[in-house]
Amino acid sequence: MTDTPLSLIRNFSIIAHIDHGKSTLADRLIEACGALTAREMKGQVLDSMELEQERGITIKAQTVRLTYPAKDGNVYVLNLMDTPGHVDFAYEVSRSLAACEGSLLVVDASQGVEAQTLANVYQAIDANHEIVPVLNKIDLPAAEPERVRAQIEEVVGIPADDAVEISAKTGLNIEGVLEALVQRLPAPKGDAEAPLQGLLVDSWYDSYLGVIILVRIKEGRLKRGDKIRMMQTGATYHVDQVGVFLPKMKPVDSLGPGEMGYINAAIKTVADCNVGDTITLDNRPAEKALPGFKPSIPVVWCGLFPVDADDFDKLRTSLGKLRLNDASFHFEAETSAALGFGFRCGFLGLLHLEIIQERLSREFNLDLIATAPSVVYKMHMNDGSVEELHNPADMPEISKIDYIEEPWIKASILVRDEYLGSVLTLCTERRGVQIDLTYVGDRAMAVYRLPLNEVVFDFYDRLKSLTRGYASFEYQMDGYEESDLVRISILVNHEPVDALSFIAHRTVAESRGRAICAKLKDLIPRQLFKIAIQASIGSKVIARETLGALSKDVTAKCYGGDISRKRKLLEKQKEGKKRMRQFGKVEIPQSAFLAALKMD
Ligand SMILES: Nc1nc2c(ncn2[C@@H]2O[C@H](COP(=O)(O)OP(=O)(O)OP(=O)(O)O)[C@@H](O)[C@H]2O)c(=O)[nH]1
Repeated sequence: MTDTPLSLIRNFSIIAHIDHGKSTLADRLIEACGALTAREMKGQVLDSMELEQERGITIKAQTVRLTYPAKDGNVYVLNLMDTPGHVDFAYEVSRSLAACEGSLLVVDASQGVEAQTLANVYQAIDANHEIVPVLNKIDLPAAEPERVRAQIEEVVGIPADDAVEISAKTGLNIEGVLEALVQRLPAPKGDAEAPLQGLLVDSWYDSYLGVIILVRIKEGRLKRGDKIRMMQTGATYHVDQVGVFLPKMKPVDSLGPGEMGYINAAIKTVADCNVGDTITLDNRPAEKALPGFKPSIPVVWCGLFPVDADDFDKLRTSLGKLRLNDASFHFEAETSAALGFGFRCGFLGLLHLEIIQERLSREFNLDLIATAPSVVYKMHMNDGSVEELHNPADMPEISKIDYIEEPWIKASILVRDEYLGSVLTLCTERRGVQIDLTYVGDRAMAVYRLPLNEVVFDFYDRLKSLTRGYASFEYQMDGYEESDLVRISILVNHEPVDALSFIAHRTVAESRGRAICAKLKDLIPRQLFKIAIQASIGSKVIARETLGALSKDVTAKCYGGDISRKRKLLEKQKEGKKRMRQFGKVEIPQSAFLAALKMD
């Protein structure tokens, strides 16, 4: 099976807007090619992560090898790369695309083209893909294949005459998709005799096998027992196993050009497996590395601290494993006066941040405190140097800073006309600048420039609630600009709580400071003394709340009562304390940190 002629191989990915049916179609293709029995098709096989299934979104790119006996009498090998649809994972989309020659563009025939459809299809065009449009959900009464076909031609700008009409749900015309794949996508190119060039597409940690690498062979052949070399890092390994995903792992003797599969090589060092690196043979290396992927640049950072300080090492190991599984995620050690030892972590966006946090708590059983998400600012210092600021707590003295720049994004929001007014208001409130406003059928496409800082907190949530979930939002980074930014510190009982400090535009500093103080007043339990909760810029207090004192001792009412009851009460109080953080004389519950930072 490893000696499939190149002309009989097709490598493809499926791109689509969220919920247009990509995973359902992938399942149908797997089923139609007999890779799994119906009983094995438990739910959607490509969305294997527990979290993913719960949220119904695809996080990690995965691959599966299918065998398809086509109408022309040949048996084809079809390698399917699953790609995530959400904007936060655009980087994973681009690396999946680099491993394939073509894409199926799935569009929900009852919804039409969405913002994310466009973003993904442009990436596929950039990757020189042949694109086959697929109109899904034509079983729905609301499906309008003709209208959507015209829309694809008009908006996306690719021919859609021969778009394949299907229902992934009922299985209608799945064969049409398979035939289109073999007839319309180009076969991969490559020379089995050339020096090995394999693209490291992905790598992750398997608890039985250790590090697994997903590779796309471009030139040459890779066999079990070979000594491979990573061209970027120079690290070498003996290959214990090569294999393919059917989608279960199946060892094979070798992988040739055009093929996709996995390598297991007892790799210990996570840092040696850079996604985008070229794998070659140690004794006959390729002259040049393959073009890699654009490095992923985290745009949102936040601090993660273990609730229990003893979990610090466990947190470090868990982050290391996640990083292997997700090259777009970054972390570095950090210390906070308020929260102790932890890590500053970089994410591609807010959803990415949320998912990593949830995975840490579920898969690694870690109890964490997260600080407010922050973007990366550029500090132009008086001495001419430029410093990147990932953490508001590290902001240098204001007298040393010449000026500060903040990142901007260009966002496209596609929304039904009736919600347009509220969306425009939201964008204006967030310092947005309108660039364009056009119509795509019955929906408006608003293009705005926005400071990323205004988007990281709760923009998605606000957008969703304003439009009842009917808006689609897509953005790309759009450079840095000078801005009048200040750091707001939060003081509890006159002690600064570094984990709560944040950076905002001067015009909104006061109202945000006031909102946080008011929230903290409700979140911090009363103590035996009065507590001032303040927001300040430098030494200037811009907002203040006072939390009244608690007069009674909790055990007071037990006086004269039985001693064991009193002890129980004290024990209970101690339990509660474990989940508190001490700031000077004041204890702040862990739950207060995130809650205080969520804007309303
Ligand atoms: N009626 C109908 N529903 C479909 C069809 N295909 C998919 N669906 C439904 O549409 C919803 C989304 O399908 P998914 O396959 O999870 O969509 P996806 O594009 O993979 O979504 P992400 O993984 O979140 O990007 C599910 O509830 C499917 O059951 C179809 O052909 N007809």
